[in-house]
Formats: sequence, C-alpha cells, structure tokens
Amino acid sequence: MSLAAAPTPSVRVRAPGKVNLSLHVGPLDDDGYHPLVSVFQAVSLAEEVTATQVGDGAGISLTVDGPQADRVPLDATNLAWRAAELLARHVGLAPDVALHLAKGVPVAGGMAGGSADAAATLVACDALWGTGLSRQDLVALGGELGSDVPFALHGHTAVGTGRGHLLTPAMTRGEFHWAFAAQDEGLSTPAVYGRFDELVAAGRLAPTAEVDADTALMQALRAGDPTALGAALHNDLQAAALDLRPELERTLEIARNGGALGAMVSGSGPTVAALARSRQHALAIAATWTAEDAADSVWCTTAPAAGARVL
Ligand SMILES: C[C@](O)(CO)[C@H](O)COP(=O)(O)OP(=O)(O)OC[C@H]1O[C@@H](n2ccc(N)nc2=O)[C@H](O)[C@@H]1O
Ligand SMILES: Nc1ncnc2c1ncn2[C@@H]1O[C@H](COP(=O)(O)OP(=O)(O)OP(=O)(O)O)[C@@H](O)[C@H]1O
Repeated sequence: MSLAAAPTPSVRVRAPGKVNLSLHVGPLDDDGYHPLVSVFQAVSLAEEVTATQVGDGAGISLTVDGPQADRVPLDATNLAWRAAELLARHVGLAPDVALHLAKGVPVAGGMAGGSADAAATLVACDALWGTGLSRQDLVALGGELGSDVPFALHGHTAVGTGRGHLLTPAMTRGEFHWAFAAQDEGLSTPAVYGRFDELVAAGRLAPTAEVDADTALMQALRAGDPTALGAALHNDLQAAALDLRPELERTLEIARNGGALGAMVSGSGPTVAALARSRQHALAIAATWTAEDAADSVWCTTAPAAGARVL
C-alpha cells in the first residue's frame, strides 16, 4: 500500500493596490515624515502572496512573477521579506517560510504594490504560523513597515491621518471605474516628498494637511456620484511629481480630453489615474494613452476593493 504524501501547508492572500482620492500634505515633521490627510481607495489591481511552510532553519526565500517582476528586489530589502521577519520576531518564532509574490500592481508607481505585498505577507504568515494575533496587532506591525501598509490591510475606502497609517472607514456607494497610465521608470517616494519640501521652501506650494479637507469628496462617495468625485480629486504631491516628470502633463491632458471625470497623479506618481464614467470609458481612455504613446503600460480596474484576505 502506498501512502500519498501530505500536501505542504501553504496560504495564499490577496491585497489591493490603492489610489489616493485626495492627498493633503502638511509641513515636514522632525521625525522625517509629513502629516497627511488622505482619502484612500483600494482598487481591484491586487498582489497575491503565497506563504509555504519550509523546514526548521530554512529561513526566508522569495520568488516573484508578473509583468514587472524584474524590477522587484528578491532579498531582505523586499517589503514582503521584511514583513515575514518582523512578524516572526514579534511572536518569537524563527522566520522560516517560502514566499511567492504574484504582482498585479504597477511597481514604483505610487499605488502601494510593495505595501500590499507586506500586508498580504503579514496575513499569510500569521495564518501559516498560527500566531493568534488580532487584526489590530497586524495593522500595528504594518505601520512599522510603511505608512501605506495599514491601508492595504484595511481596503475599501478610508481616511488616513498621521503618516497616513491611522485609518477611519469612509462610507461609499457603488463602484467606480479607473484607468491608470504607468511608466517603466518609477519615482522614488522620498524623492517626491523631498521635491515637495523644496517647492514649499521656494514659496511655490503651500502645505495643506491642516485643512479640514474634502467635504465635497466625502459627499460624492456617499452618493456614489462619479462626476462629483472626479471634480473633487486632489493631490498635493502632483506638483512635485510633475516638476520631476514634466511629460506627465501630457498624460493628464489626454485623459481630460478623453472626457475623464477627473485625472491626477496617483500618490507619489508617476502613474496617472483617470476616473471614468464606465468600464468602456476607462478602456477608451487607456487605448488613447497607448495610441498617443503617453504610457508604458495601461491598467483598467474598479474600486473600491477589499483589504488583505486569505483566498
Ligand atoms: C505617497 C503615499 O503613497 C500616499 O499614500 C505615502 O505617503 C507613501 O507611503 P509609503 O510608501 O508607505 O512610505 P514610507 O515607507 O512610510 O516612507 C518612505 C518615505 O516617504 C516619506 N514620507 C512618507 C509618508 C509620510 N507621511 N511622509 C513622508 O515624508 C519619508 O521620506 C519616508 O522616509
Ligand atoms: N514587494 C515589493 N514590490 C515592489 N517593490 C518593492 C517591494 N519591496 C521593496 N520594493 C522596492 O520599493 C520600491 C517601491 O515599490 P512600490 O511598488 O511599493 O512603490 P509605490 O507603489 O510607489 O509605493 P507607495 O505608493 O507606497 O509609495 C521599488 O522600486 C523596489 O525597489
């Protein structure tokens, strides 16, 4: 009689990328971060992380696939690797796990793909290792890894304050359609915040996170009104991203000429986000970007989407 080998335990988790519907940035704090008031929305472009059990002492290993996998580090600097290490240290376990990332969010595009990997890894390793931590514990660990990680755990739509890591859920109705124009050459988040500081110092920009922001935007979300939402989109980092990449003006212009309800740089860029009337409209905007050679890749998706969850 032959016995079938028991399957190796593994857990697969999906976590979403995001778009900042509004991003108000305050003046640089002594801790090196800017206070934010931001409305985050999770999109259906997502990362999937599979965590597979390995033998004691094997350590962490990492593989990646997806259209931009060659741009992702495979060592201990990867946010997924750091998430597994942090969780293991927190619960007093050895960090033994094989991680596989299937990347569905543009890399270094201001859509928090690395943060989604970190969030998914926390949830996957937590389940694999049976740590018994609460979701709140994972959110706190996520905040140590990066300001965007708590939102990738949370998903849906939420207002972020502090570094962007303190979240309050926002009420929304319906589904929104987005088109994204991504560039092969990413922008570094610290570099964009740095240029924001230079523009503020030169008197060309005013920090706005003190503002009690976004009444019109919150109303548009509650009403499920894409036209009103498009008119209320706002990104304080856009001027800095455009200063570093002036050619993105054209990408924005093409979306506006194509009838986008709103168009802006996504987060720290260089991805440009366009809010569309429908899925067909999003596809048409994306097709125009491609035809006009205004993007290296185009991505269409709906929002909001759920936070990190086991599949
Ligand atoms: C641009 C956004 O994506 C908008 O949601 C985020 O603010 C960036 O979040 P993130 O990539 O998770 O950034 P972190 O890893 O926390 O920080 C990277 C760097 O970005 C800058 N940073 C980030 C968040 C923040 N509130 N103020 C900052 O100035 C700091 O220079 C920091 O060293
Ligand atoms: N798991 C990961 N996936 C992608 N990049 C990663 C990862 N871990 C570390 N990195 C490094 O981080 C950089 C930014 O990656 P990411 O795709 O998260 O950018 P982003 O979407 O602009 O982030 P954010 O919107 O949170 O500022 C990459 O260029 C890469 O060098």
